[in-house]
Amino acid sequence: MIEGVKITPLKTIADDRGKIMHMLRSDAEHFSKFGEVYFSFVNNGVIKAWHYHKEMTINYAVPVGKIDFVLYDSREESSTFGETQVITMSPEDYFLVTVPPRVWNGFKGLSTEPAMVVNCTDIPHRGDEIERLDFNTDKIPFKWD
Ligand SMILES: Cc1cn([C@H]2C[C@H](O)[C@@H](COP(=O)(O)OP(=O)(O)O[C@H]3O[C@H](C)C(=O)[C@H](O)[C@H]3O)O2)c(=O)[nH]c1=O
Repeated sequence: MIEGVKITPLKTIADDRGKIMHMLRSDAEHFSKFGEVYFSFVNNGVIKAWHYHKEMTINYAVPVGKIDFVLYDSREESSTFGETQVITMSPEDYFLVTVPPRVWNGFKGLSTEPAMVVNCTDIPHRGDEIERLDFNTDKIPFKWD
C-alpha cells in the first residue's frame, strides 16, 4: 500500500426499493474537512491519467461501473517511493480510497456502462494545484493495458 493511502470498507444497504451506499461521514477517523464533491464519469476503455494534486486529499468511491485506479508514489521521502499500486473499484467490492496530496493517480473505465467516480475532497477544485502528465508518459513506470 502506498504510504498515506487508506482503504475503508463501505456499507451497502439494499432492500426491495433499491439501495443506500455509504461514502463519508464527518465523524469518520479518516475525514479531515469538506471542500467539494464531484462526479467524474469514465467510458469503457478510456484512461483519465495522470493527475497530481499538490494540496488536495482525495476520497474516491465508485458506486456505478468499474475502474482500475492506479497510484504512483514520486515522493522521495516516502517509504513507498517509486512504487505503483492498482486498486480495482466497483459497487461489487465497495470501499473508500483516501489519497494524500502529492501521489500521482489516474483511472481506466472497465465496465460497459460509464463508471462514476465520486470524489469528496478537502478543498474545492482549483486548476492551479493540479499537475498532469500524459497517460503514456515514461516518467511513471506503469503501462496501461
Ligand atoms: C473537477 C472539476 C473540473 N473542472 C473542469 C476542469 C476541466 O476543464 C474539466 C474536466 O476536468 P478534468 O480533466 O480534471 O477531469 P477528470 O480527468 O475527470 O478529473 C477530475 O475528476 C477526478 C475524479 C479527479 O479527482 C480529478 O482531480 C478531477 O480533476 O472540468 C472544473 O471546472 N471544476 C471542477 O470541480
